[in-house]
Amino acid sequence: MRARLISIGERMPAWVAAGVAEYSKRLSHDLPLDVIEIALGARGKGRDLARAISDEGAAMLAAIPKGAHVIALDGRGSVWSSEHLAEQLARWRMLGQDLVFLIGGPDGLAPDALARANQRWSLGPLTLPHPIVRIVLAEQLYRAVSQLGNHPYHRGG
Ligand SMILES: C[S@@+](CC[C@H](N)C(=O)[O-])C[C@H]1O[C@@H](n2cnc3c(N)ncnc32)[C@H](O)[C@@H]1O
Repeated sequence: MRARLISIGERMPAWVAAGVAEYSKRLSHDLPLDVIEIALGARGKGRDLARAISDEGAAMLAAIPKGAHVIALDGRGSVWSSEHLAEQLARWRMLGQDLVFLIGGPDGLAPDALARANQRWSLGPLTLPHPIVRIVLAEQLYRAVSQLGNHPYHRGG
């Protein structure tokens, strides 16, 4: 099983790229993680914001491999503890489908992208900037993989 992180916004600051790369490297054996960056839809004076969001959604949908199990990162989704995430990961492994995680841009995920999601996952009530969500997601996946493999990285809260 592979995982793909599809996120709005290109050319992240070096510290974001380094954080995601660190956890991707640690995940490479158990859950290889590809990162796909989608260009931010054009915003600004005279631009239609709904159009920008729907363009982002269309590009996201095009980047989802056929048959993937899709999880949208969404503040209105279900909140999972790290232990619950490890249980989710064990269930996802049983599905035998590749995983796709969607992270929206400054205006959130497009309705079409949310509609494609099989599950919605909230990291809690705080609204987090999307670059930080990338790092938290990669770290929590590594924590879940470690927990399932009885690796000492996860010691519980
Ligand atoms: C700056 S937030 C967008 C906020 C937007 N106003 C909204 O209501 O979705 C950018 C993206 O980061 C992710 N995100 C931010 N905070 C989150 C949280 N607490 N839980 C899950 N995902 C979150 C979501 O994918 C969101 O689309």
